Amino acid sequence: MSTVAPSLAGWMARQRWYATKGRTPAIRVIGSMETAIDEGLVMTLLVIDEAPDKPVLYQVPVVARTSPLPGGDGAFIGSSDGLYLYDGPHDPAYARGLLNTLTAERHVEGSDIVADGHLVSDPGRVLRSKVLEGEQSNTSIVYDVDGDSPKVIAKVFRVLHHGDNPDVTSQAALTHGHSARVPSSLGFLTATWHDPGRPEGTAHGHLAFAQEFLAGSEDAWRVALQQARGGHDFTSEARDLGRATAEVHATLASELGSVAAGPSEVDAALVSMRRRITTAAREVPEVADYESAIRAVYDVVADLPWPNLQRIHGDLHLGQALQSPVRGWVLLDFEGEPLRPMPERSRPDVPLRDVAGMLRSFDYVAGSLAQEHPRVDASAWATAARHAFVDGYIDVSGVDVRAHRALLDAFEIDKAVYEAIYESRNRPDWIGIPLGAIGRLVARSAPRVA
Ligand SMILES: Nc1ncnc2c1ncn2[C@@H]1O[C@H](COP(=O)(O)OP(=O)(O)O)[C@@H](O)[C@H]1O
Ligand SMILES: O=P(O)(O)O[C@H]1O[C@H](CO)[C@@H](O[C@H]2O[C@H](CO)[C@@H](O)[C@H](O)[C@H]2O)[C@H](O)[C@H]1O
Repeated sequence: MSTVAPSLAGWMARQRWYATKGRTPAIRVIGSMETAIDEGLVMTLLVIDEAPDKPVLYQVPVVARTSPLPGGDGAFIGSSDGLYLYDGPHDPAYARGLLNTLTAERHVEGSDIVADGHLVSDPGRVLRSKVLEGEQSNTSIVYDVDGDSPKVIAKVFRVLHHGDNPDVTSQAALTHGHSARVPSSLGFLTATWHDPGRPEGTAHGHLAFAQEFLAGSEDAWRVALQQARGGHDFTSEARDLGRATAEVHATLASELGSVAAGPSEVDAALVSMRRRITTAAREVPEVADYESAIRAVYDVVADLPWPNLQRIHGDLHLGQALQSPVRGWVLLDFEGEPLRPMPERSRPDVPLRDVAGMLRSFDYVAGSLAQEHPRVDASAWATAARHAFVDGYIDVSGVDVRAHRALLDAFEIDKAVYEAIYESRNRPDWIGIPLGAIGRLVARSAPRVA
């Protein structure tokens, strides 16, 4: 497997999931699980990239074939020792093996890695698989299943971390709580790998998970963009989305509990918000101009009453909601913010943070339309959607969101600061959207600070 590494580096740098865009990867394979098949070898490689200041660990499934994979040109990585290497998720041999391992209580021992599959509910027999195209931080494979069983989707986490991935644990809790607002979990794969940087010498985390695929669903970001572009009212949909969000919060609280926001909880939340503004001011010069005003907003909310903390979505935006023809709004991708350290992502947090995330997303709809057509002004559309979302949330949760206005604004500022970092690293052309929001939100908070 070490002979595979040279072919991987250049290819990894071009993948959507490669975390430090613009760098040349300096990679080393630190673990692997291998299964021989008639046509070659299916490998799950753990690859560390030491090019960034903080090394990043990736999961890279590769199938090494003795002859080319028919129709596999788009997934071709390169050649090594006369073998043809393919991106695993696109290769039926890997895709089928993944779902089998994941939904069987199977224990797999590899080199410097052991993995365990955990079955939640039998997905049925796989007929075909296909990688889901589109903007994704991870890689998802959609499976057609025998008989009347619904399709299945398995998500392969690309960047690996020690610790539970809330995408798996939150969705499992919601499935356990019979929530109709998320796809049902079917199973997941955990692993322990060699990690000399940790006191125990090993790390433990999630590699992949499978859930019901909601066929015929539409992504809320696309739906909202289309409606705003056509000047169509979105308030009814936004209100329902607010209700769905409140339902998810209620199930998460009943399944995983909630805690009062004492001084240490408030302090921990503010430490991470202040850390974020420090990073943003360093990386994005335009944010530095607002740094002291933002810090003043955080100082004010430190002394206000905070609502209870609980498990939340953690990175809620329109791209994380699907409109299902059968279920209505369904939320996805509970992995939390990709730029936040994994241990923080499962920490109890204030549900208002998710409300703030979705409010930012309505602003993004207006912002991205303005970028597309500078004369289009969808700001009134966004304001109406924001109000309707909050109304729907209040209807179901009973939480008087507006009574926490200062805190909500602070969370919106924090989210916009996160977005400024995210955009400057990934989509510099979009940076104006969060920067505009920071300016408006800071101005709105100013009277409370004075
Ligand atoms: N259970 C599902 N049913 C239908 N489509 C899904 C499902 N899960 C994910 N998708 C589709 O895949 C996209 C990416 O999923 P997401 O969980 O956000 O992945 P990532 O963590 O890689 O960003 C979603 O926007 C949606 O279009
Ligand atoms: O990859 P994820 O879906 O986990 O989330 C990351 O990428 C998102 C962009 O794809 C980013 O969201 C930002 O852009 C959206 C429009 O593309 C917008 O709807 C969101 O409100 C905005 O935050 C998200 O922040 C980031 O974590």
